[in-house]
Order: sequence, then C-alpha cells, then structure tokens
Amino acid sequence: MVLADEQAVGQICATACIKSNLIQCQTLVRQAAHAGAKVLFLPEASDYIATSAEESLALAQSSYCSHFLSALMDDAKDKGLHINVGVHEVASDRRLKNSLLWIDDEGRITQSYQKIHLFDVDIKDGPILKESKNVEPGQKIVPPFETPVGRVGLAICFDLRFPEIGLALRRQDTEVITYPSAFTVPTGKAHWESLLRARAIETQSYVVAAAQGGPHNEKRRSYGHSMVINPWGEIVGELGDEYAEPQLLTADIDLDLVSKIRKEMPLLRRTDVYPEI
Ligand SMILES: O=C(O)CNC(=O)[C@H](CS)NC(=O)CCC(=O)C(=O)O
Repeated sequence: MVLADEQAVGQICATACIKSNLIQCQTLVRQAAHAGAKVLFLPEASDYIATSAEESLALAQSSYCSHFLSALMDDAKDKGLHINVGVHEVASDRRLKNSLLWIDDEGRITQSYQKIHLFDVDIKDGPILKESKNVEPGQKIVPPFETPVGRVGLAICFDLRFPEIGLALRRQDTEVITYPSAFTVPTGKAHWESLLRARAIETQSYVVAAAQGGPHNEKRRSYGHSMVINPWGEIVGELGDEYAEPQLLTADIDLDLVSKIRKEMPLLRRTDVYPEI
C-alpha cells in the first residue's frame, strides 16, 4: 500500500479581527508541521468573517488582509508546508472575490479558484444571507493539479450543493476535492455530512472539508464538523462543533484506494443519453 504524505485539516472561528484569525491559522500551521503533514487545508474565509457587506469590503481592502496572506506564504516556505486557504480578494472598488488559494511549500501562490455559486438564502426562522450583494461570482472550474497528497480539485462551501463541479473535476482526473466552508448551523445539521459523502461517493474521490465552527459575531455562527471522507464515502476523520481553540485533524490519503474503487466499480457515463459535464 502506498500512502501519500499525511495531510492536516484545520478548523477555526474567524471574526472581523484579521490579526486574531491569523494567529489561529498560524497555530494550526505549527501543529500541522509538527505532525509531519505536507499539506494543511484551512476553511473558507479564513482571513475574516465580517458583520456586514460594507465591513467585508473595507477589510478586504485593508493592509491587514494582504499581511494575512503574506504571513501564511512565509509560513508555508518556512515549514515546507503546502497551504490551501480561503480568503477574500478585491475584485473592484465595490466587489470581492471569495477565493481559494493553493500556496506551495516555497511560499508561492500556484493556484487560485473563485467561488462560482454564491449563497443567497432567506430561510424562515433561519439564516438570511445575500453573498451576491458584494461578491463577484467566479466563471471557471480550475483543472485539478498535482500536490503531495494527489491531484486536487478546488471548490468552496455552497458549491458543494452542485454535483456538476465535482463531476467536472472527476472527469479531469481529480483524486481529492476540497470544500472549505463556513456552513450555517441549520443547513449544516440538515445537509453537510450527506452532501460531502455524496460528492465523495459519486466522484470516487477523497473529499476534504475544512470548516469554520463557532460564533463569528452576534448574528452569525458556523456549523464546524470539518471532515475527511474517503472515495467509498466513509468518514476517516471529523472534528466537532464546539469552539474553544483552533482544531486540527490529520488523515492519510490512500491513492491506491482511489484506483481500487474506480477499478472495482467503474462509473461509466451514458453521455449518449445525457450531456457530458
Ligand atoms: O461571508 C463570508 O465572508 C464568507 N462566505 C461565506 O461564509 C459563505 C457565503 S455567506 N457561506 C456559505 O456559502 C454557506 C453555505 C451554506 O451554509 C449552505 O450551503 O448551507
């Protein structure tokens, strides 16, 4: 059995204070490096969770935000660790990008994905969020790329509800799909685990979901439950929802298991009957 190098998944609870969010991320960087991991997966919006659309725009434009990223790039190089992290980037003077970056072990940003599906919901007695108010939607799926834990495909949070992205990544030979998230508590309770396991089973890939967990501010709280799921749909590592400190889980990615399952149960598509994605 060939085991790829160990990977680590971090869970934080970001607030509007970029400085303390960076401290949480850097604690996880140290723990991941100490555990011998080669890759650390961090959640969506690790740089901050703001209290309003206006505050979010101002934070993205602040120098704290660029410092957050350059500090993580320095850490990646320092520790020889690849870091996958969700951040906000400035798209224009009124709009942001909800981005997912791959920082390699030399501290360079080598891949960047912009969230395609934006979270606009108005749930009775539940969350009301309108991400499209200040976020520009991404326009493309990034082809999977080689990493020390296999070929990785990138997606973010609400993208998880759209199997098309996972299937497109699978068609491009992904072995691992990341869904860094900040799921709401009610939707997380109802759907998080089922969606993640479904994406792993239908793509016969590992699914890595680094999540935010805990209260970001008085109005908003995330579900937590960061998870790693194998291509058979089994949960191989999970964190809780309680928030005390940043939490880390480590798990191995067994690329032989990916090939074994794909060989044992080929999912041959009937693209003569329905369109290819
Ligand atoms: O707000 C930011 O700064 C970062 N963005 C997020 O946290 C996004 C948009 S509000 N959250 C989600 O997509 C949750 C999806 C979800 O909970 C579901 O699909 O059920």
